[in-house]
Amino acid sequence: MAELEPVADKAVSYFYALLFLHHPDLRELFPPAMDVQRDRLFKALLTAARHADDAGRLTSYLSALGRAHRKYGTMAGHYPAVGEALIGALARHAPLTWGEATQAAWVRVYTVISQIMIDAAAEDERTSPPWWSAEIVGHELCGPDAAVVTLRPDQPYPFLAGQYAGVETPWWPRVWRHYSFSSAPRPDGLLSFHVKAVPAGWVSGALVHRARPGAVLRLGPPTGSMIVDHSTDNGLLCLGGGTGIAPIKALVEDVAAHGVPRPVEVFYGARRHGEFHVMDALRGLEREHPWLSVRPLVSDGPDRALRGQLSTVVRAYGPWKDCDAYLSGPPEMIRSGVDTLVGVGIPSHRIRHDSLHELLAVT
Ligand SMILES: NC(=O)C1=CN([C@@H]2O[C@H](COP(=O)(O)OP(=O)(O)OC[C@H]3O[C@@H](n4cnc5c(N)ncnc54)[C@H](O)[C@@H]3O)[C@@H](O)[C@H]2O)C=CC1
Repeated sequence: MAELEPVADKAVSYFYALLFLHHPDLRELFPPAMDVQRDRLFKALLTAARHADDAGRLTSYLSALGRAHRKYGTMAGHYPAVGEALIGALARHAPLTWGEATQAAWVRVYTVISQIMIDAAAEDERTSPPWWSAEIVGHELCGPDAAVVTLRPDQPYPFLAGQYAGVETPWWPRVWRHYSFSSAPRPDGLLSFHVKAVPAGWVSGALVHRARPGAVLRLGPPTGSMIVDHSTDNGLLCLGGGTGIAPIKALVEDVAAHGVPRPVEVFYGARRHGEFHVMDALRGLEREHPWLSVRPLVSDGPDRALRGQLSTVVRAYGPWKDCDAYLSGPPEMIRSGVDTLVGVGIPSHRIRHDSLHELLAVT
């Protein structure tokens, strides 16, 4: 991997060239533009390699990946073709380390990787569809570039507050992006996402500016482990930046629904005062539940609310060391937030956030 990393782009391009040359029928499973896809493949390989000696984590990572691939139309029979192209690309782009033994090791590793993914997909097939169709039943603009999109899935969609899902729109077929649910599961079965249109973001732009009630999206299975641990009554420290507040609001609703009061402190960062899109909902929850406290933080420009970057401000409060911590927002906020929280004494196994690799592909 060390030899490949500096030439990852070339190796991944070569991998797809080999794959589509020998199996042109597989091209239609992939999006028209391959930029994000290319990045994802290498990140997935890196993650698998990093956990190679930790069978538990490797299996749970690859099983989730195998289940998630069902929505792309991936079949067990596709894996050998991918394996051949992968070995071909590695052999060409890691000439210094490549040899008979390395090749044998990679064949062995790829066989294990693909078998775990195939088995998880087969197991999942017994209980879940590969994707859910979901009709847009509500579309509310909040500001010039953000919207709350409410969906009615065509069949029950079991998920937990704090999770996210892949979303495909009719406007960009085969382009999937991840969004966190902005509410805990509701009795009426509706789901909602809080989406911000980011520059050059195909899916987010379409969801904010083109989507209207009546349009039908596809949803992948619920994913993510940023969920409330109901086995303890530890307090919760939640940091939400921008639209990253969506799953935090869902977590608060989950604590409220569970009915066991425990302190929940939410720090909600936005660049400007007008960008606190879910503040009304959080203030409503705060009025109902004395265990909840929400602090807005404006990071840019003059304002009367608390100012500054989330992680810096959090340090000024506390103590937090006995809390379970949840972070959701821009990857940089998560990185610096984790450092801060570890610094104030919260053990890292009690700090939860979504995978930064997945977040970086949220456009
Ligand atoms: N599950 C998750 O973790 C979710 C993450 N997101 C991510 O959240 C981001 C939301 O984008 P916007 O609304 O445009 O947010 P933004 O870029 O406007 O930032 C919102 C706030 O986050 C904090 N922040 C930003 N950069 C920071 C840094 N370097 N260090 C410390 N704090 C920082 C500041 O308080 C800022 O006001 C996207 O990157 C999206 O991918 C969105 C939804 C769910």
